[in-house]
Amino acid sequence: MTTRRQREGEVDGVDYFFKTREEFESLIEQDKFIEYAEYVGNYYGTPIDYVKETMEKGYDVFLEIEVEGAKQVREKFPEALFIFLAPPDLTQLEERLIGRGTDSMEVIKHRIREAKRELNLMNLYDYVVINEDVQQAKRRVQCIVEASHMKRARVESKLRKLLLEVNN
Ligand SMILES: Nc1nc2c(ncn2[C@@H]2O[C@H](COP(=O)(O)OP(=O)(O)O)[C@@H](O)[C@H]2O)c(=O)[nH]1
Ligand SMILES: Nc1ncnc2c1ncn2[C@@H]1O[C@H](COP(=O)(O)OP(=O)(O)O)[C@@H](O)[C@H]1O
Repeated sequence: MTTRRQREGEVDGVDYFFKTREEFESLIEQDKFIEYAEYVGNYYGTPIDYVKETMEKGYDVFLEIEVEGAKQVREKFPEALFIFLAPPDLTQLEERLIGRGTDSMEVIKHRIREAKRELNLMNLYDYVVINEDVQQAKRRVQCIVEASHMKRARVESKLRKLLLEVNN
């Protein structure tokens, strides 16, 4: 959910739920977010209900969020998996943001300042994927998520019956 202006081609309810600042602040007061943060002048937040419903269906829920929000998620869900997506370098990040053609030079500068701040907070994350090539980055994220499904604690909880048999 965000108060950012909807970009051309973005679909409300798909890319984001687009809200006014008033609507967003009212949802904050009603405690409707797992996390929220202000990023480059706009609110961004993850609605609790949407995440709960998706998890109950058995899906992995991905939050593609900035660092302040990630810190809040870590407080609430320490068992979650945190992957830091890093740009190959700041020049490429700037070129990509300019190439996207959606932001003013002022906003792009602000986003680069934020990126520098976030790079200094990488130590809060479990994994880092350098985003050189999109397909390669996608494969790496998939590998990390797949491996996380095989963490001992997660597998043990599925093997309860077998482990009971072993000990009887
Ligand atoms: N905390 C938080 N950050 C978010 C959320 N959604 C998106 N963001 C982050 O906000 C930043 C800006 O997002 P956006 O304006 O869509 O830019 P884009 O990612 O460059 O297309 C990015 O770092 C997103 O990861 C959210 O629900 N919560
Ligand atoms: N690996 C990549 N190769 C080329 N362009 C990319 C790559 N990753 C992202 N981009 C482009 O860079 C721009 C900003 O990417 P995005 O991930 O939205 O950045 P941020 O979340 O830091 O604002 C977008 O236009 C996106 O298509």
